[in-house]
Amino acid sequence: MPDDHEELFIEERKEVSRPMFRLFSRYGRKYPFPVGIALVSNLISPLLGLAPAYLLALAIDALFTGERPFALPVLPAAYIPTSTNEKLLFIFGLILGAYTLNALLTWFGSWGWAKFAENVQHALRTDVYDQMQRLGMAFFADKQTGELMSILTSDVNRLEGFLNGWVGRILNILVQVAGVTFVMMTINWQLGLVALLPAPFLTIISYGFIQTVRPKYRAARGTFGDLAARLENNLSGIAVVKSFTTEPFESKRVKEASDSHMQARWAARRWSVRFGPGLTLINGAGFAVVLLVGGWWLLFGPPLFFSGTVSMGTVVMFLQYTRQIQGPMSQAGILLNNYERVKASAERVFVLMDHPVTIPEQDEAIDLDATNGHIAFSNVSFAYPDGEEAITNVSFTVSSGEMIGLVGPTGSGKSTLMKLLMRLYDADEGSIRIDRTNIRNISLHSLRGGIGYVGQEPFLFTGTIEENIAYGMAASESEIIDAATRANADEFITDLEDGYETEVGQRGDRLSGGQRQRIAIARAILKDPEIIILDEATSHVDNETEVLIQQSLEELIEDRTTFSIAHRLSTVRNADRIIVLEDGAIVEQGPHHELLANGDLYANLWRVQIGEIEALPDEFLEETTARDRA
Ligand SMILES: Nc1ncnc2c1ncn2[C@@H]1O[C@H](COP(=O)(O)OP(=O)(O)OP(=O)(O)O)[C@@H](O)[C@H]1O
Repeated sequence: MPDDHEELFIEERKEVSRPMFRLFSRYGRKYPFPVGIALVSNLISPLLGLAPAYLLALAIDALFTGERPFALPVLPAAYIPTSTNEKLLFIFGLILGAYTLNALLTWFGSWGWAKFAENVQHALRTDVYDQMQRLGMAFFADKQTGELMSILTSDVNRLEGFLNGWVGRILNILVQVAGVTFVMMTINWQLGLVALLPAPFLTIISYGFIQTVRPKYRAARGTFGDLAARLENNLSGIAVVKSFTTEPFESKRVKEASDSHMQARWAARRWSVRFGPGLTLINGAGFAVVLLVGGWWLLFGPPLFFSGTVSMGTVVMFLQYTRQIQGPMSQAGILLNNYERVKASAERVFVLMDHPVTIPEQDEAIDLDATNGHIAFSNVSFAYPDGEEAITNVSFTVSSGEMIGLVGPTGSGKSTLMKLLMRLYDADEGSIRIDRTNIRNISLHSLRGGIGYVGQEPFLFTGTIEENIAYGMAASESEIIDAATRANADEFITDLEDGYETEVGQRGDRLSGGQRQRIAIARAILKDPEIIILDEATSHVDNETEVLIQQSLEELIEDRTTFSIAHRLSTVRNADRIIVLEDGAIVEQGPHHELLANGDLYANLWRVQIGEIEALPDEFLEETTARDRA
């Protein structure tokens, strides 16, 4: 199981109180039947496990050596047979019965925990995922996809493992050790102490062992990562290696990485190879000491400071119990150690569950059935969490159906402005209104449903082209084809061998950037929103494809209020109005020809695009250089 995300939420985890209790109280009560069955089985089964050794002792003392009468606690004498052969058969029946019942209980116990754990795993995974989806973009901005994935996979799996194995095993061990201790202390506390002596050491040693080797194995995984990265890098760049004849240099680097990995693994391995024999030695010594003390006692009377009498059956029973608790006691150390990791997993899960939803939806939020696309920004300011102000006091209004070009140097806040409109972030000050309703009072579903977004890198989900166009919408085949046709995509789709059934992956395998973009446009056409945001929608395609995309975009934006973010000013030249941003504030706005005539920032940006670098004023070049440095 990967440990890479162990550092995730390390600070926030401290705020989570009693995660294991919460895990059980939240999910345990949802599945009372399997949990109840498992608990009852775990309590009874280890007690039944005590019976065979006890009955064996009875057989030895009452039947073989005749040291004591044939009697069993709780069982009335009337039930006990009288003849010796019947007594032997009786013991045989009881032992067989105990094992059979124990097997049944173990089955129920395993079933109960497995059923509970599988259900909780499923519920946890879907709950955590649903919660993640509700979190604002700020949450995702500083996290790696892999880290979040690891919570949904590693942490959830670890909790499943805990519920499935840990609780049952710990209960089993506790009851078994308590039962063995009770029986031995009642029958002969002195020999009992001898038999129990190694038990705590087994737990301590196994606990210490895991504590010692775990960081060593983690380090070994780290060095393996380095080695794998080096190998992957060298094989991908093999052409460069050959052309620079750096084979000896690379061989040396691979050897060094492999050597570090070997050393790191050996540091862990040498502990592992000692652990098993160490435990065997303690177990064996414990067993031998019980035999020595018990045997001496039987043959020559109580040794050393011991007193009283002991029967042969008792010695055999204690030897049996010594063996019986050795395994569980050494397991206990490992289980206790695992608890810390499981708790960390539960904490990470609850950090996520407790994470405040930063884009809250008001209880009385209204649904915007169909907007007419009138938008007003009033004195809007915004800073990213831990960032400088990205938008400063921005105000403008857009009429229904208007096409607005958003331009400005890189980092001037164009995308941020649109994220605020979609409520991916909430403005810190000021208000944004659609059809005179503050977007904070509009349900997120209808707000975002009314906006179509076509970005720079169209994201296609794993599935067919058809599914990607109809993404999340119930659309008929003819509606999908119609949208694709209007997006200039139908032709290339039908040319594909599987047509609309063609499978595309996350990276849109087999489709060019321009084709993927047209699928994204078809998706937006099908969604039929009143407001469209185009975020550099043609930035990654060649000029020829751009013409095709422009045509499909015109189809998309017709009669809709549109924002088009553009670096290539030619794409917004025909906009009704161009808003020019600089450092998060509006510095100019108006149609293309007016802004050109103004001779300010837009005019300079335009000169850059048409290649009139000499005509640019010095201040503009200085500012551009300063921005580039920043
Ligand atoms: N998630 C974020 N967290 C913190 N700061 C951010 C984040 N996204 C953007 N910024 C910062 O906010 C400012 C505005 O960025 P924005 O992406 O809106 O600019 P832009 O005009 O769209 O730029 P570009 O043309 O390069 O896409 C920049 O200074 C940027 O570094």
